[in-house]
Amino acid sequence: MADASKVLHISPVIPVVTIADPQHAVQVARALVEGGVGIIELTLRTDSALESLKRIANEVPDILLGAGTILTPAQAEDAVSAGAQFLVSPGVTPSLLQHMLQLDIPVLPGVASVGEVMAVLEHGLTAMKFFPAGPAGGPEYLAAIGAPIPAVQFCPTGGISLSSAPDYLALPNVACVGGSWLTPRSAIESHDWQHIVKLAQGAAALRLE
Ligand SMILES: O=C(O)C(=O)C[C@H](O)[C@H](O)COP(=O)(O)O
Repeated sequence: MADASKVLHISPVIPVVTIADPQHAVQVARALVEGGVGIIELTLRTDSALESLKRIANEVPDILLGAGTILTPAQAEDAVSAGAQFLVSPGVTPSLLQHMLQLDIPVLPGVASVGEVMAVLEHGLTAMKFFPAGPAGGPEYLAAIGAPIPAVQFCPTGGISLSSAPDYLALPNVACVGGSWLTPRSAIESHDWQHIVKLAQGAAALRLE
């Protein structure tokens, strides 16, 4: 149940979305769905993120709703209570991972080293977020990890764009990528939902493994 492998195959891109005003949350989620992206990772970087999660959970049932930036067990619990259907963390600690695994929803833990990959694998999880993908080594690093550890599927995130995504998606151990480029702050603040629809369409057209 905790393994997030299925989550990685919804869309070639998981949009990593930060929303400052919960009044925008539903429209952002609907624009992503309209553009063909049926998944969202909403970061817990703003004070009102839980309210945004609740609104999307209640009003956009056709999007798979994830909570990102999970740093503590309390945040993980709050996100699940608000309606999150999967959890994403930028990195892992033994206690955070242990706690998230008890919550009975898919968990996508962040890793950036071979030792971290092995530690998460010990818990039976084969789907992981590779973060921060660009600075941590990019496609070359993931290709190298794939040789000794082919069982793990990654969602690289951090520094990826529409133009660099194909380099990652071409790898056999990359199921999808994550990125914030689908929902620019300027588009959200100016209520330019059609721009988000177009960016989502571009992302959805990337090859899905
Ligand atoms: O907030 C989190 O939990 C994160 O892990 C960070 C995000 O995934 C990256 O900030 C997205 O990276 P960009 O696409 O380069 O903007």
